[in-house]
Amino acid sequence: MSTVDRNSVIADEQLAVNHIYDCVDQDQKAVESFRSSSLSDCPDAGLSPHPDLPREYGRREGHGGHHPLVIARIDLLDDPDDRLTWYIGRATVRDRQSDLALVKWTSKAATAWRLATPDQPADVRRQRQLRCSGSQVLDYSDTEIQVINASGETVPAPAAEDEPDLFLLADLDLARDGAMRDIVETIQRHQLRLVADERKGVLVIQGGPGTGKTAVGLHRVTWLLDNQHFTPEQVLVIGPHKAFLHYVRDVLPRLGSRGVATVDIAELWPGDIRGTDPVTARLIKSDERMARVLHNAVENRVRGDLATDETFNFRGARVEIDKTELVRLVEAARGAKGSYLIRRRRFIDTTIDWLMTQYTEATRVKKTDDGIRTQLEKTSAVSALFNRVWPSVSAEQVLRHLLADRDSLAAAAFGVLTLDEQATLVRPQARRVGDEPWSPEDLVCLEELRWLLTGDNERRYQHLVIDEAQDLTPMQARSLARWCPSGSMTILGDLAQSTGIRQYDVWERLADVLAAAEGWHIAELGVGYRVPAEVMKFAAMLGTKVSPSTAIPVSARPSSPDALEVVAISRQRVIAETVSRAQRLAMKDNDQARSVAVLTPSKYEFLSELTHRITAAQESTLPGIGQQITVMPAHMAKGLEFDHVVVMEPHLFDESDRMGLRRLYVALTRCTQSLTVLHSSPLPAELGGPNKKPVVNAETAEAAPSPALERFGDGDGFRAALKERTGVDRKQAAHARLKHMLVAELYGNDRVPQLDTDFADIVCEGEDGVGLYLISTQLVDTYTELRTMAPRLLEAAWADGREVDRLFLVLSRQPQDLWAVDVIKRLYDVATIWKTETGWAGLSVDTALGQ
Ligand SMILES: Nc1ncnc2c1ncn2[C@@H]1O[C@H](COP(=O)(O)OP(=O)(O)OP(=O)(O)O)[C@@H](O)[C@H]1O
Repeated sequence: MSTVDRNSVIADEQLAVNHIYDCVDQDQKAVESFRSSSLSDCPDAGLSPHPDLPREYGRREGHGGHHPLVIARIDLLDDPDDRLTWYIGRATVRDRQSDLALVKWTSKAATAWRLATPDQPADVRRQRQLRCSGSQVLDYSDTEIQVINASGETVPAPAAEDEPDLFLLADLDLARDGAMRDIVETIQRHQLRLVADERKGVLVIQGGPGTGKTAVGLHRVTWLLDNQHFTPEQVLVIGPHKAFLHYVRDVLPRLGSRGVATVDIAELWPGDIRGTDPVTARLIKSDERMARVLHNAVENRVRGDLATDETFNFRGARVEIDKTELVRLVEAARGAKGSYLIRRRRFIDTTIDWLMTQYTEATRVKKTDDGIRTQLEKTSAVSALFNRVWPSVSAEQVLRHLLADRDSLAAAAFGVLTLDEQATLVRPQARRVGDEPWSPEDLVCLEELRWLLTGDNERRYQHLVIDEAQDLTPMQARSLARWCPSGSMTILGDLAQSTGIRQYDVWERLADVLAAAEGWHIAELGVGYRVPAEVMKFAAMLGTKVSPSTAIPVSARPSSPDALEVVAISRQRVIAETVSRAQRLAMKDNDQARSVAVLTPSKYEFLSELTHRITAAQESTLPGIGQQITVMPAHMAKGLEFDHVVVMEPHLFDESDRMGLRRLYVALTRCTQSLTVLHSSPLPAELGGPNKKPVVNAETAEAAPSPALERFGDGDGFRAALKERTGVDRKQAAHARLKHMLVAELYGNDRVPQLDTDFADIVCEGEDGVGLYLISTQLVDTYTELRTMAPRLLEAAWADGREVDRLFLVLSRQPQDLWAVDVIKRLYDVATIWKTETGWAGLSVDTALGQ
C-alpha cells in the first residue's frame, strides 16, 4: 500500500477515534453538569460514566499524555447487529443513542475477535491493530483473517509471512521505570487465550523468565472480574515479596480493576517471626508429612488412658461415672466428625448428659435446665476431669510442646518421620508461649493446627492468583487450598526459577495439593518478552541444568550485539569496576531514563560497601539522572525487571546447591536491554567456565547416532539393544523436559502414567486401553525421518510384551512434512503428537493426553 493510502487510512481511523473521545467527553460533561446542579453533598459513587477507565486513558492529547483509549478495530463478515466494524479499547463507551462506540477488551466478543485466526475465523474479516499516542492515531497494522476469492467465496486468508510485530517490539523497547505496565495493546494470542481461559479448577501457567506470566495473571484477574466470574473481594493476588507488589501495584487499577487485595506471601500467615530454623528442620516442617505429625499431635492430646472412676458431689447429691463409661464417651467423641474442639464439646456434652441422668435419679428432680448443666460442667472436679482427658489447647501450646518434648514428638511422628528427622525438630522450650522463637515454617504449622483445633479457616476466597508459585512449600499449599475451597486458582511460575526451600521437577506435587474437585491443568508460555536473545542464550545451559523439565523461552526481541558483556576482573577491582559500569549504564541512553540494577550473590560480604559507594557516586556524578541504580541480592529481584543489569561474582552463587544456581539464573534473566557479568573467579561451567564435569551440549548430543542394531543372536539380544538405545535417548535434558510436560498433562487428566519402562518412555493405561509413548527430541521433520522413527514404537511394543492398544510418537515440535503424519498412522498405526507454544497438537492428541 502506498504512503498516500496509508495516510488516508490513518486519517479515517483518526476520525473514528475522535468520535469515541467525543462520546467520552459528552458523558463527562453530562456527569459534571449533573453534579453542579445537585446538592453539594451529593455522593460521587456511581456517577462516573466510565468507572473502569482510569483518567489518563480517557483524556485527549495535551491532557492525558500518550496512554491510548482505543487499541484495535475489527471488521466482520457478518454480524447479527448488522454492524461490520467495531472498535476495541480499554473501556466500554456508548454514543448519544446508547449504541456501543467502543467495546472493552475484556468483553467476550472482543476476546473472540482478537483470538480469531484464519483457521478459526469467528466471522472476523480483518484485525487492525491501532498504534495511538493518547487520542492521536500514529499507525496501524492489519491481519487478514478471511478473504473473498476470485469466485466470490469467503476463504481463510493465506498464512502471513512470519514478520516481527513492530508494535510489540516498540513496546518492549520502552524504558522500564520500576513499575509494571499493562499489555492490553500488544497482548499476544497465546497470552490472551490464557487470560480468558474459563476452565474450572487450577490453571498452572508455566513459563520461563519474561514470558509474561505475571502480566497474564493480572490481566486474567480483570478479565474474570469484568465477566462476572468473581467480585474484587473474592480474589486475592499473592506475590513473592514487597518489592514485587510495589512493582505491579499500578497494573490492576490501570486495567480498571480496583478493590482486589494483593499480599506478600511472607505476610499471609499471621504471627511474629522471631526465629529461623536450620535448613534440615525447615525441609521437614514444610513437608506434607508434617500435616500428619500435627494431626497426630492434636489427637494425642486426648487422653482416654487418664480416665478413672469418678465420683462428684453436686448440689448435695453424689454422681458417679465409671472408667468404662468414660472411655466409651471419649471414644465416641473421638470417632465423630469435626475439629478437635468441636469433638471436645461433644465429649463434654455427652458426659454431662450422663452425669445429669445420675443426678436426676439420685435427687428425683424431674426437670433440669441449662443453668444446672453449666453449673455441673464448671464444678472444679468435673472441669478438671475434662481438662485432663480432653484438654482445651491452643495451636501455640500444641506446637511448643511437640517441638520440645521428645516423647510427644516420637508419638506423633511414629511411622511418619525417621528418628533422625525427629531429632532435627527438637528444640528447647522458651520460658513462655509468647517467647517461642517461631520461624516462618512454624507460622504455617500454627495455621494448620488452628484449623485442626477449630475447623475454621481464617480467610476465604473464591479465586487465588499466586505468582512465583514454584516457591510454595507443600504445607503452604495446603493452607492456601483451605482458604480457597472452590479450587479456582491461577498459578504462575517457573520451576527453573524455584529458589524456595522445596524444589520441584514437575508441577503435579504442588498442583495436586492446591486443586479441589475440579482438578488442575497446565499451560506453558514459551516466548520471552523481556530478555534479549543473546542473554537468554548465555543463561540457557544454566536454566536447563537447574530444571531439565522446563523449556528455555525463545526471545521475541531482536538480536543486539551490545546485549551481553562478560568481564573477568581482579578481585581487588570488582567493586570499583561495578560502580563505574553501573554509572556508565545509567547515563548510557541519556534521553531515556533507563533503570539499572546491580545484583549480588545472596550473602555478599561487600553488599553494604557497594551500596554505599554507588549511592555516593550517584550523588556526586549523576545529579540529573532521575533513575536510581538499585543494588540488591539477586533473590530480591525475583519477578522484577530492569533495563540494564550487572551481575556480580557468579561463582559466589553457591554452585554446590541447586538453589544457588537457580538464584543465579533469576539474576541473569532480569534485564530488558543489557547484561554485564563481572567475575573475579572462573565462571560456573554452565556459563562457559571450565568444565568440572563434561558438559553435554543438548543440541549436538541429541543428534548423536544410536547404537547399531543390526545383528542379534536372539530376541533377548535385540531387546537388550533396544533397552540400551532407549536409555541413551533419555540422557538428553530436552528429552526429560518433554517427557515431564507430557506426564504433567496425563496426571492433570487423572491418568497415572508409568515412566521409563525398559523400552518405552511412558506407558499409560486408561479405560480406553494401554498407550505406549516414545519421545524423540531429534529433528523429525520429513516423511523419511518419521518413517525411520515409527517402527521403533512397534519394536518397543513387541519387546514390552504387553497388549498395547495405541502407539504415540512424541516430538518437540511439529514435523515439517505435516502430511506425512497421516501416512505414518496408516502405515504403522503410530499417532504422532508434538509440543506447541501453548500445549500439544497432532493426531489423536486428545487420546494421547488422556482427555
Ligand atoms: N504481549 C506483550 N506485550 C508487551 N510486553 C509484554 C508482553 N508480554 C510480556 N511483556 C513484557 O515482558 C516483561 C516480562 O513480563 P512478566 O514480568 O509478566 O514475565 P514473567 O514471566 O512473570 O517473568 P519472570 O518469571 O521472570 O518473573 C514485562 O515487561 C511485560 O510487560
